[in-house]
Amino acid sequence: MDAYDIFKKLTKGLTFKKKVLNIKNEPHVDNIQPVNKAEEIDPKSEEVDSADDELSIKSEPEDSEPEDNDNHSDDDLQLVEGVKIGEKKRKKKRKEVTEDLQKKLDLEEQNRFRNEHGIKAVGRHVPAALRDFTDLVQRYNVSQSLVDTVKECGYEEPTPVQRQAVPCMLEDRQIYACAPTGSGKTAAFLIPVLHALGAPQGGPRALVLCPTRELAHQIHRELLRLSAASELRCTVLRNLKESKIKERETTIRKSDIVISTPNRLCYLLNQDNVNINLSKVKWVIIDEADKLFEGSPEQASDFRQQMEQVLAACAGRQRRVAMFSATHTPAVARWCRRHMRGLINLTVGHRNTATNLVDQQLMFCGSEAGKLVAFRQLVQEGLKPPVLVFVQSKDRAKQLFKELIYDGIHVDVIHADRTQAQRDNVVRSFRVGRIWVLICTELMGRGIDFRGVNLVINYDFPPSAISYVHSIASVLKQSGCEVPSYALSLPQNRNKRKRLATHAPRRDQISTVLTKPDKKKKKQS
Ligand SMILES: Nc1ncnc2c1ncn2[C@@H]1O[C@H](COP(=O)(O)OP(=O)(O)OP(=O)(O)O)[C@@H](O)[C@H]1O
Repeated sequence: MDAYDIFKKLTKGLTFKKKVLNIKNEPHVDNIQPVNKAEEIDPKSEEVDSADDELSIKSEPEDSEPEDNDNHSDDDLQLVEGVKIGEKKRKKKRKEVTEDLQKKLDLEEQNRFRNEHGIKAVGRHVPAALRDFTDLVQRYNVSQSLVDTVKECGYEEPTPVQRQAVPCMLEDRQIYACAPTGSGKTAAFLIPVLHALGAPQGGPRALVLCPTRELAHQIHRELLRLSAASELRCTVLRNLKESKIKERETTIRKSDIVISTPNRLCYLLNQDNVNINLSKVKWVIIDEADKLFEGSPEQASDFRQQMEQVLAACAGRQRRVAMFSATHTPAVARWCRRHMRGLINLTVGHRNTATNLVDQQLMFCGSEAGKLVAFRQLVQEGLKPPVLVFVQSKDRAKQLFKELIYDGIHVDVIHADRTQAQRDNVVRSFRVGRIWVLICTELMGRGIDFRGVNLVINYDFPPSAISYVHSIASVLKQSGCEVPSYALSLPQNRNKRKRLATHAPRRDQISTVLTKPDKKKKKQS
């Protein structure tokens, strides 16, 4: 019996740990780097020492083989599995890198597309801009009939504000969108609202608030066109005579979309005998938001209170707000930040710049009286109607009208003191060309879609423009117009600028009847 047989007898029924067996059987043990304990083993020392350390004694059936094949196959499996895990990880990592790269490329492409269309969007996870109206069907399941109606309105391509505002609203994101006058803001909010409401349910689910009745009617006209294929009921909140209140209440209770000025809506909500449920309202749209927030501090604060009341009434969880405006104002931006979660700010073109499709000129008139002289001169040189003239207040609108009525030009005026029927009549006559020159206050005329107007005269420089005359000059410059040097050399007075931003300047009367010059007023004109 040799040493091997003795060892075999002694160790009968015992098994060696796999690692030890491996080491023993492994001719190049010292080359195995990653094996933990193997690194500590002195290859010159006797295997038995190592075996002592590594032996695990467990009882085995008598006939068991000292080398357990199963153990080997386990080892292999582990090895194979190890490789598999590594590969999986690598594949996952590779996939992640590819996805990241694709995301970055997509984002870059989206930004390039936005830049191309003058769109700036700031906010978290801004949805991609629309390439085409047909995108709406694929991306948002918008009904084909709505898309067809949009096309039937003659809208082949979305305008820039529509490209970005529509997908945002379709993803239920609250937005503050600023885009120039005439850039298609109305359809930008009506398309997603029409999609969101779907079929009629009875009871308001969307509110559109805007500063004037004229604008409300204009939005309504656009809404009727775009909702031609739907059964939704839309209404403009009309005058609220005592005798009509109950009738209005009934109409609103049956309507899906209500368009109103904030004043009227709040007046109706505040009536004791009126019960209107706005809890199902999904969208509150504020059009011409800048106009609603500006004005005297009292007006602005009235509007804020009205907004609070409206939002409190539209208390449903799903309620969203979208603001649309031609200019970007800090007051609106602040309100949005405070009241609109997950806000996306959209700007089309440069903020507060004039459109470069319009030629603009500054005309230096010297004094208040000089403006009338300059105006008459323009008429003598031959005005090409239709002409819109903006003045600062209804009193000044009346004064200018009184001056021009006998000048042989077909002129009329709209201001808050005229009845609704009178205003509608005047706007209609202006549209069909019976009136050549229409005088209006900025608030009245703002937002009304007067197509084909040939000339707009800002008879009274808008107060906000006076206060920022330097920026106005740069606005003109940016839109490629000539800027007279005096406009650039006007002194900047911070206090005056601040005051003018909230208070319209006092001006002399518009009149050719001579009055005593008032030094203080003259300075301001
Ligand atoms: N995608 C479009 N393609 C062609 N025309 C359009 C498109 N969208 C809107 N319009 C038309 O452009 C005109 C101006 O649109 P809209 O009155 O909505 O502009 P707006 O941005 O609201 O202007 P404002 O600031 O004066 O209210 C309208 O006559 C409207 O029918």
